[in-house]
Amino acid sequence: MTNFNELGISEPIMKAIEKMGGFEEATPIQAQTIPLGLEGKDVIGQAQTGTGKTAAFGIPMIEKINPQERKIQGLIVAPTRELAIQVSEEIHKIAKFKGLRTLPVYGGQHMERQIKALKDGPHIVVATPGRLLDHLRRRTIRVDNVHTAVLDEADEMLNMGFIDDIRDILKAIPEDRQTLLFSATMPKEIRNIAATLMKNPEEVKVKSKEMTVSNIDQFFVEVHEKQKFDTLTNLMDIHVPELAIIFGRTKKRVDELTDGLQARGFRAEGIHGDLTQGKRSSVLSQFKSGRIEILVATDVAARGLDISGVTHVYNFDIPQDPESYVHRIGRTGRAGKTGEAISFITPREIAHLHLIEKVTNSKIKRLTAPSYDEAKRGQQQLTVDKLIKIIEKKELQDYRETASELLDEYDSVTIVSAALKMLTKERRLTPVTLSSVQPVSVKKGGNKGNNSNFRNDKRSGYGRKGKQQQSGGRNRKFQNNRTNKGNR
Ligand SMILES: Nc1ncnc2c1ncn2[C@@H]1O[C@H](COP(=O)(O)OP(=O)(O)OP(=O)(O)O)[C@@H](O)[C@H]1O
Ligand SMILES: [Mg+2]
Repeated sequence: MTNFNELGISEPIMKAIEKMGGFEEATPIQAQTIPLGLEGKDVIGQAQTGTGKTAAFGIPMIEKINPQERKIQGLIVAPTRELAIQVSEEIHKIAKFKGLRTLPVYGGQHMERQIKALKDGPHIVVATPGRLLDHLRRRTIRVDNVHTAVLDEADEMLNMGFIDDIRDILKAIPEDRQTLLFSATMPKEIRNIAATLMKNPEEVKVKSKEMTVSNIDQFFVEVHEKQKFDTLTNLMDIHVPELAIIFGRTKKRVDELTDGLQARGFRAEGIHGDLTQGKRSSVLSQFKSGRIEILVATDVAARGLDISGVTHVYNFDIPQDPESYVHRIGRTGRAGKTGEAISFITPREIAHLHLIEKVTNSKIKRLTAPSYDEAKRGQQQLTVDKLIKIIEKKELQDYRETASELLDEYDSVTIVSAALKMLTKERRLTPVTLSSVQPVSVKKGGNKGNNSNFRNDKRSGYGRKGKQQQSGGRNRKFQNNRTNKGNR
């Protein structure tokens, strides 16, 4: 265990960390990489989801920034808009007492407003690659004073979809910069690419048996495609998540699932790359505040998002890549909390499930699909719990007389049943049919059909539709790479 005050952190940042609540000691990735970062070393940092990588790269970057110099000195690149906003907020909190300005810069925001904010002289910019490149080309951003560059979700940023953009971005930054790359996953071939962009990087990998966090209980349900939706709602009636994220493979899938869940009375909203930024932001803030209980998402929400209260992650469709599985389920079980991840596997996808287990070195336990009757019991149990709470409060004096009168007329089981029925939110059984999808499979030499669907959706999920079309060829190459890797 390492205390933050053993890491050579300055007073204003220590003060901020103390105020952040729950930061009693440094996590292993923080303890191991902050000193290296402070020494000015290039670092590739890999540690499980939810273990505080943001502060691990944020603290050394903030330490190096001169508040008097109103120029961009630190640049963080993240793959999605929501993540850029979140990282910017976390950095802002850590840098507060040093008086630094942090600005998120991402697609879907008014260009003019962004240009104005950039002119205000932020010290740190957290950007998505596409919008950052736009600014670089228009010369509305200056990165020639950047001394620290970070790629958050580095393996994703150095993947086929983003690598060219990242190379262009890094080329614009002075070569004597410090470069920090962080992610929960770092496939070997990506690490090799990473090394070409850095100077003698120190590789820090927080050792653990599994790639996934041990406080996430992992399950799978074997279920036919057509039964998936009913199984999902039955499971949720039993699990009663505080907040849940459901991942679907495509945007269309997310839309259909959201409609279906709403039809059955769940407070659900969808998020994917075809929605306006206004809608994306409002859905996410409603989810964070608990106004909606279920977020249905494409992989646009798979990486980095830190939302407290997410108790369950459902992979309605199993992801193609084991890495994607790791990031998706990592939206729960963060900062020491527990969580559950449940993946739906059609009979033809069992081999793919075993591949994920093997690559991530984790055990995914079988769960039997519950029946509708079991789901009903789950809902009633909720009501029973509420009733018991009221009984234990012992404030029933005002009701006793009426209760005895009722008991003269009806038997007690009938009366309690009626009370339970009145208090139970009975699930609407609206029939829901989703468009059919192909199963994910592990095949030699590529998996073009559904994987390209998945990838394209994911790319546009990042809000760069224009480029998506141009990069079709590269995407195909990418799939082959990935599938071959999967067979290793
Ligand atoms: N030392 C610490 N003690 C307690 N909580 C911490 C500590 N460091 C970070 N946290 C909190 O833990 C949560 C997860 O941190 P963060 O989002 O940086 O994880 P991550 O490793 O980047 O995860 P991912 O791989 O999913 O991006 C955040 O809410 C953060 O504020
Ligand atoms: Mg992160």
